[in-house]
Amino acid sequence: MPRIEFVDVEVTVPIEDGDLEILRRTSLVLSEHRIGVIGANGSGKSTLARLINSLVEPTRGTVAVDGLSTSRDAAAVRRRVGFVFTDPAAQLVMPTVVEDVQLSLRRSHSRRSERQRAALAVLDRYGLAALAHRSVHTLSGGQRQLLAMAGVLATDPAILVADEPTTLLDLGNTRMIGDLLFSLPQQLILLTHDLDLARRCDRVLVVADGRVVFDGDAGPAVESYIRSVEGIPVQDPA
Ligand SMILES: Nc1ncnc2c1ncn2[C@@H]1O[C@H](COP(=O)(O)OP(=O)(O)OP(=O)(O)O)[C@@H](O)[C@H]1O
Repeated sequence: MPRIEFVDVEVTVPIEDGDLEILRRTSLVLSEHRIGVIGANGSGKSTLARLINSLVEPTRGTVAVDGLSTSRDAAAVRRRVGFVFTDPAAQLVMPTVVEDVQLSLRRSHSRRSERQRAALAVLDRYGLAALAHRSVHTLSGGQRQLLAMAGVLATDPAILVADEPTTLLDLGNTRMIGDLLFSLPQQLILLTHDLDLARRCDRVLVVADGRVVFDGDAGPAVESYIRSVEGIPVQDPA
């Protein structure tokens, strides 16, 4: 598995009356296959995830992916790390389904005809072949999320970071996307409010108020999050 390393990472953002610390000093090594990240809205999960492919830069400290610095080697890091957003509209930019996957393949396939063939093969792999020439605007929410994920996976990243990929989906589509995520060979960093999905991870980080307050096996991590929501003090795993 890849190795993601945070060393003394802090993120602050300027606000009207000074700086706001949105990620407090964090050191972590992430090398398990499936890592869940759970926590309340605004706790800092997305900030943590966006540091992995340098969508957010650390204010202090360093983040490295297989030894590549997300600050100095951002382009190489982005080739290793695929990112799926909550709202697929953020990444579906082409008019039709097949064109959208072709856009992802522009680096790996320079010839147009090869690119189209490869894009159709990707759509076939994810059960989207029948929709190849449809406008992306006519797809259902589940189909759109599946297409966004297919576009990212088409580039064969070593790591997939998925930021609440099922939040906008109904139960059936949540299961479909969840099953896909957990069938992938890639390392998965899964931010989710779906505690059933979190329970399937090998390791879960619980984030609260800009820090990782629990880091361990999925069952105890989910329990600690539920207890914190219910107002019972979070217990340290150690
Ligand atoms: N560029 C920014 N400027 C000011 N505040 C920011 C900025 N980016 C994030 N924040 C704040 O930092 C906090 C953490 O945000 P983040 O998006 O990481 O939370 P999250 O846990 O992913 O939340 P959600 O579950 O709602 O997506 C929030 O209070 C957010 O408003």
